[in-house]
Amino acid sequence: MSTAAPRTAGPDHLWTVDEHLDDILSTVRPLEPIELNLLDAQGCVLVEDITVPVSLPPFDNSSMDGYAVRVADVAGASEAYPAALEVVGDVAAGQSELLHVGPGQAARIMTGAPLPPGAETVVPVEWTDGGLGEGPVTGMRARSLAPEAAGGQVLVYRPAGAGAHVRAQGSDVKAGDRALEAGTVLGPPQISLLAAIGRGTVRVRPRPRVVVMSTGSELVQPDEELRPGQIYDSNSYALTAAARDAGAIAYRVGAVADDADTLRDAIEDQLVRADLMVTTGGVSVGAYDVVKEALSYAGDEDEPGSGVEFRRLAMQPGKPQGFGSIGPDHTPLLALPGNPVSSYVSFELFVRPAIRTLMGLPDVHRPRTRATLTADEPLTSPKGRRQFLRGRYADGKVTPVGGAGSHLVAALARANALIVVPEDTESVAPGTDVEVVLLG
Ligand SMILES: Nc1nc2c(c(=O)[nH]1)N[C@H]1C(S)=C(S)[C@@H](COP(=O)(O)OP(=O)(O)OC[C@H]3O[C@@H](n4cnc5c(N)ncnc54)[C@H](O)[C@@H]3O)O[C@H]1N2
Ligand code: MOO
Repeated sequence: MSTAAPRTAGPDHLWTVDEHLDDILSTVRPLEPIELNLLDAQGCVLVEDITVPVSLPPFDNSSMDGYAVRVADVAGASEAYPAALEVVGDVAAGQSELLHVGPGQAARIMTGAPLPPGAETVVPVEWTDGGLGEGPVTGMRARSLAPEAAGGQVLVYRPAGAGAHVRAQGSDVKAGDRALEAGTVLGPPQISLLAAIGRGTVRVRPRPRVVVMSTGSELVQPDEELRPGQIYDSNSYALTAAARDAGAIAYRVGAVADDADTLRDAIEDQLVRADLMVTTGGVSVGAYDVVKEALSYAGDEDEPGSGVEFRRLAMQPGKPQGFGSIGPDHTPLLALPGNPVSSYVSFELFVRPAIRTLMGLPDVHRPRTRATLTADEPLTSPKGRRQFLRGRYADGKVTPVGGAGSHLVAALARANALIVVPEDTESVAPGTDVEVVLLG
């Protein structure tokens, strides 16, 4: 059941973190599935059951480089009394024309090559003289250097039971078996299996296309010259990287000036390639808070629930937030605060789960754990707000890095966790057991 506050909650409603998250997750829907090439489907959720069309292995084949022989011919073989067999030829991997191995005969066989008719087992080359007559060898001579080794005689020094060193047809999966179920997230091993059974494309929910747009007339792009009053645009980089890390195809747009018309035009231009829009900055209460100004009335009056609503959350950092949908396709839009730490923390808590919901992934949230707070002095937190302090987690302990300031990007770069201080807690003593969000 959704605990989201109603959209009509009113401008004075102070939203809890959970209400805001529920509002987002109850609005965002998984993307429609499409057929993708195997490698493009990496990290995506499969929406079809996959049935094995052809058994793996498709035929009995050797697991060793050696000699394919009959069991009776090598029974009782030893170094003192080796079995001498006539070599009738080579069977290489990929070979379709097979030799026949009769009594007293052997075929030199390579790993992965089909077991020839008549043969019942494989003796590794190390158990033979390799055709040289000088005791056990460590390997075969290359065909190009010693073509005669595909004929002549081989001495076998050890017996082998039926089926030894043979990978039986269907011993991995059988035709008709279920290879993968709908809902599986495709990692490298699943992609390996799909390729192994001959599937070049699969039906999955695609990665969402996320446009990350920073706003602010003070922002300059990295490598450009910094003039008085200007700062570098770090949010568009941080959040584009975070969107990719969450599984999205992310496009960075930085930085749009603090002008409502310019911003509206920029968003309209980008909507065509967005399944989700993320903006940073301009959501607070200043005279130049342009995202709020440009988007507060962007809703379609005929569409209940459309438009972007700006709200205050009972959290720190990340108090001012906007959420809603825009454009003809009602593209979801999350407007995050401009302070770098606020935008990053907001991304982790709200945008990442939205991206993963669009992908249909089962786990949309970062993992959480409990840890013992290690600090020189108690942590302080504002009453009534859930605080997410940056921390360094290891071995069941977490240590704060930097303070609570939302501009502390250097400390953020050293953190690997967020320390959660609940709304009703104003002070946390060292040694206390605290909740931690692991940032991975
Ligand atoms: N009178 C009040 N002022 C503020 C309040 C408030 O309640 N009353 N809330 C504060 C909080 S909390 C936050 S968070 C910020 C949010 O402000 P905006 O979302 O409007 O963001 P800006 O004003 O555009 O920027 C804030 C800060 O961050 C820097 N910034 C912005 N974009 C980037 C970027 N892409 N890369 C790096 N740094 C960026 C910007 O220069 C400002 O320093 O409002 C508080 N004020
Ligand atoms: O909410 Mo602001 O994000 O505290 O810095």
